Amino acid sequence: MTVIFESDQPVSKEARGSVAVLGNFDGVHRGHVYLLQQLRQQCPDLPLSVITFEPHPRQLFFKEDAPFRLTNAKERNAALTEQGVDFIFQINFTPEFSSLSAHDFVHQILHEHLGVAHIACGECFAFGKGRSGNIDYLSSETQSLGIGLTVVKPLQDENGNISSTRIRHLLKEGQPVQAAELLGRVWSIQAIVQHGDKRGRTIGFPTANLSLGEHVEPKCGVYAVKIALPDGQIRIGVANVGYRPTFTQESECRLEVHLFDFDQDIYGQELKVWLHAFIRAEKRFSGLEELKEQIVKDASDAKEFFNTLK
Ligand SMILES: Cc1cc2nc3c(=O)[nH]c(=O)nc-3n(C[C@H](O)[C@H](O)[C@H](O)COP(=O)(O)O)c2cc1C
Ligand SMILES: Nc1ncnc2c1ncn2[C@@H]1O[C@H](COP(=O)(O)OP(=O)(O)O)[C@@H](O)[C@H]1O
Repeated sequence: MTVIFESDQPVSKEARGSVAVLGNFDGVHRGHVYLLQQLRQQCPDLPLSVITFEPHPRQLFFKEDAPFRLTNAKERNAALTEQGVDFIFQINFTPEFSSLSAHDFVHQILHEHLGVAHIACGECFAFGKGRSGNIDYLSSETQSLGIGLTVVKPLQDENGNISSTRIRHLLKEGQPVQAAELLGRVWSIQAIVQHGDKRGRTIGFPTANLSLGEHVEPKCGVYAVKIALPDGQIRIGVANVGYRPTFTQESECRLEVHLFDFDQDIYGQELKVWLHAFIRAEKRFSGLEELKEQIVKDASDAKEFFNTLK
């Protein structure tokens, strides 16, 4: 079982002396998994830990930017748990923390607070105030403290490095299948079902409405989806991501999910929704009837997609 430590929590004795992998781990994609595997192989006798930051540093430095995350903290930690990481050190990325010097980060955080035995990061990792701590600096400091260091080359495919940025682009372009290849699993969002305009049920397609929260906005349109309910049931359905231009040009992008062969009140429940395939772009219809006709077709396309998967 993975144990999570936040900044202000004391680190237990068992969690000291780990091999710690540093990074944001947004998405916990194939490149991240590769990095973890390398370190597990290299230091099989040490507990494996991840040192990560919350919020994502970009969320602090570029507050006005649109949401961009592949995984929020909960989803990232769940994905790391699935990888068998022993400890997650989740550092509260505050303005104070961001102004810590590279020297203090290594001495106070890595050495004194976390007591790491060995650290690892990707080639282009930089840290400390103004990103002043680079790999050369890390190498000389860790050596003087007796901490091991491994720098891992990024995992690549024929189009370059596997990266969170590439996966975000693929989702924004409506390519969930290609995104899943880099991620190593189908991309999903976990969120609580909210109340909407109560219009869905009047056209025979009730939709569970989810806010995207911190997540990147995938291409607006219709997707074939799988849904996990809190009781563990997995269902299939069809979903719309977007602003519903037929009714109003609303300001919030929503993920609206219609579950097939399902008729229960699930307001307030947490769903996990996997975006399996992109079906079509969102558009403005002349009215409810025209929209309904199209949704009937979308539902049939989504069912067809899952049938061909079998
Ligand atoms: C499969 C599917 C496709 C949809 N496509 C569109 C669309 O292209 N344009 C649009 O304005 N709304 C679209 N919608 C959104 C509907 O407008 C929305 O679900 C409906 O208004 C119900 O909203 P409510 O859940 O707030 O009651 C789609 C919904 C579903 C389930
Ligand atoms: N097959 C289904 N798919 C999605 N939600 C359903 C389904 N059957 C019942 N529901 C319930 O109906 C609600 C959606 O109905 P809808 O009329 O679209 O209202 P709202 O605008 O509040 O989302 C969901 O939040 C859920 O509680």
